[in-house]
Amino acid sequence: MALYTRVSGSVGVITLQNPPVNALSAAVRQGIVDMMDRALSEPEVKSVVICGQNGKFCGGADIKEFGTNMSGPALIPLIDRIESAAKPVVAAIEGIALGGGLELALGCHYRIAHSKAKLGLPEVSLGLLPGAGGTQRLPRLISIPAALELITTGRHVTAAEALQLGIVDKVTDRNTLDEAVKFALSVAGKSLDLHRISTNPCPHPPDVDAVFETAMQRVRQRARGALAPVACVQAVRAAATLPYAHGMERERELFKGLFTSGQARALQYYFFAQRAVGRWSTPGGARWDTSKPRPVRRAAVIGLGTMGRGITVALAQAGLSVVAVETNEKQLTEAKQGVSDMLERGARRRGVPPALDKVIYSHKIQAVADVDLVIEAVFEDMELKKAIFQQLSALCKPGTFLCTNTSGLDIDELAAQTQNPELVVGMHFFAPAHVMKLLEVVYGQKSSPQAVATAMQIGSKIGKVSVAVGNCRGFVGNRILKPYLEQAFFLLEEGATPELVDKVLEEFGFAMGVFRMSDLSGLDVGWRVRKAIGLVAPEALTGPYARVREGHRYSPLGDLLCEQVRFGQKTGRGWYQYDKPGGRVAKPDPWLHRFLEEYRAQHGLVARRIDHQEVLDRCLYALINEGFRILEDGIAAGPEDIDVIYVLGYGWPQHRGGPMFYAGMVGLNKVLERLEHYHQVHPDVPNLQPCSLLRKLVASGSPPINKWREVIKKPHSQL
Ligand SMILES: CC/C=C\CC(=O)SCCNC(=O)CCNC(=O)[C@H](O)C(C)(C)COP(=O)(O)OP(=O)(O)OC[C@H]1O[C@@H](n2cnc3c(N)ncnc32)[C@H](O)[C@@H]1OP(=O)(O)O
Repeated sequence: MALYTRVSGSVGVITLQNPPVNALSAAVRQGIVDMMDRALSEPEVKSVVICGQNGKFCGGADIKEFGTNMSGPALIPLIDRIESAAKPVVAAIEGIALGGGLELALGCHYRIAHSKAKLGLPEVSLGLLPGAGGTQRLPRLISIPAALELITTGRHVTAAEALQLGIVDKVTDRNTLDEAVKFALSVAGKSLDLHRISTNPCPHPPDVDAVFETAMQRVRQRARGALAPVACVQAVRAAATLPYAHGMERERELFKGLFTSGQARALQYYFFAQRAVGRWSTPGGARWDTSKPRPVRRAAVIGLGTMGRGITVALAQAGLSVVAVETNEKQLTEAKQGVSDMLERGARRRGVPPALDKVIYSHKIQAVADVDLVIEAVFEDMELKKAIFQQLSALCKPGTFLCTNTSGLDIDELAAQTQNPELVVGMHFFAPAHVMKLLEVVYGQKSSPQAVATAMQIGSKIGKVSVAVGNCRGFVGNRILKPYLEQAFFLLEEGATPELVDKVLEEFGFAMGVFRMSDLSGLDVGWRVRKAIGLVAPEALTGPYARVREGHRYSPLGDLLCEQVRFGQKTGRGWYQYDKPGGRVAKPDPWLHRFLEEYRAQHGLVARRIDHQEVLDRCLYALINEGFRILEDGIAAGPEDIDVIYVLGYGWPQHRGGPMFYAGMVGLNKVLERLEHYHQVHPDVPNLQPCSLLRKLVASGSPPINKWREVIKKPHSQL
């Protein structure tokens, strides 16, 4: 909807009304058309202002309308109508002008923004391009290189940067509407010729071809198979080379191709999934809307290794006071320097003073006595963690929440060490903890709704996307990772190389293949966990049991590499070789290829040719199958939780929505059929046995992903 009022006698004000972000729904578009007609037809009205209600100009097209039978007036002629109006039209931008919202503002003759407003064309992150003239008007207004950067990244800019770039004409700290009305009065009757952006030529840099070539190379490198960034470059190129009307045709053609693509569906699903995870619930009945968090003013971090330092920085940057505890004096000295450096670097980047005074360091655990919440981030060793939880329970003031950053140990076992297990939750950060957006909040059997709600709230306060998950080995992310890694190892045993497996996964869109990722994070991490749970054989076994654990197939390849101190990048050798310890560039290692050949010979394995499809099927379907088990076990409340965790924490390509969404796209029938096939070929790999939820979903007619929860909740199998 849009509201029309007349102010100061001669200014028609059109207010977009569609909470929460004034998205351009059919009703809003119709409202703009009607109210523009009215303003233009009233002789007393000399100029027009367009604004949005509740301090938000416009969040763009209504994403919920995509994929439906879109009705109502189209956006492009609506914006053209505004631009061609004979009376000046001023956009009064408060809060946000994003996507179609900014394109609407670009159709206006002038733009006034509040100093706190954010502007941008983020369509690329929804698998689209700015398809309402944005790719044609923005380069004409701010130059090709600047428009290319904004459109291909989807970055939001501040009002100050928008002014500098020339997107807005004025920035104000005062009431934006009042300022826009004043401005509208001052420009009434003046020529609009220079202010109709589409009629202006597109300024060319001298090296225009090189600019586009570089932009195309950059997006192809970054996009990892995503279509939208490439189409964005092509559309801006049309602005540079074609007259406006033809440029618009090209924009429309490229937009159409994207709009119906699977990638756009995946990215739009992912947009809503990121928001859905905030509406968490637990099998015990705790919910986001009924569980009240407790305020946390002071927090403590125990253990200042890499994770503890990152967590300290994340908390301090969000304005929380942090007591940072490290009992090892040398480590404490290094941590002080490390944390201060990170805080200073972050502050420089954000243009704010560093939050150095937010952190107090101590080598005594007693320093945590007065805090509201503790995050333990010591070494992944259950006995050590148990001892710390016993101490914390005795030391902390009543009601202090006790959290652990374990990446997979049993939360209930830790809670059992304390007098108040209801105060214990997991807060599983991902490295580097001050950068990575994901936080798994792990509730145990006894965690109170308030403890979960508080950890979730801290997560959003420090800028994380927090996902509430149940307690099991590895929680969601690392539990799903295990069968994926396992398949990759089995593929090596059967004839593949790390290079082949990584190439296939990187072509699929993963930021890094499984072996390069393993080299980066360190092979020793998993080795230590496997040793702790008794999977690593005491000495190199050669007999039939070398590749069997608890009756199932097991690959000791990772353990054997660790025995050779091949821990990955840190030792300069792992699945690949590096020029030095700490080196970053992975090179194929002839030693490893020989080692694999000898290993196969030793175990009577005959290498075979493995094609790309098999690599993809086995790695991804094993992972997806575990995802269905997680849903079945109630460890994740819905597929969105798994997808958000996997995209944000494990490099799953966003344009494929996440593993569960991908399963739906491929077709649940097909996933089931392939798993059945591979399980038949590898009966000693239980992870390949299709889980009963997958069978149940297929038996229920493979409903769309937004209906899965209904099937999960049904108590009786439909088989
Ligand atoms: C011809 C085609 C022309 C144009 C194409 C487009 O315009 S595509 C749309 C481009 N716009 C965007 O990509 C903006 C997307 N929204 C955001 O980035 C954020 O929501 C925003 C606006 C910065 C606000 O962030 P905030 O953190 O304050 O709130 P939150 O994200 O939780 O959103 C609140 C609820 O609003 C819903 N919502 C937001 N934007 C849209 C939208 N464009 N259409 C429909 N709904 C939108 C969002 O889903 C939240 O609702 P919820 O029920 O909680 O999921």
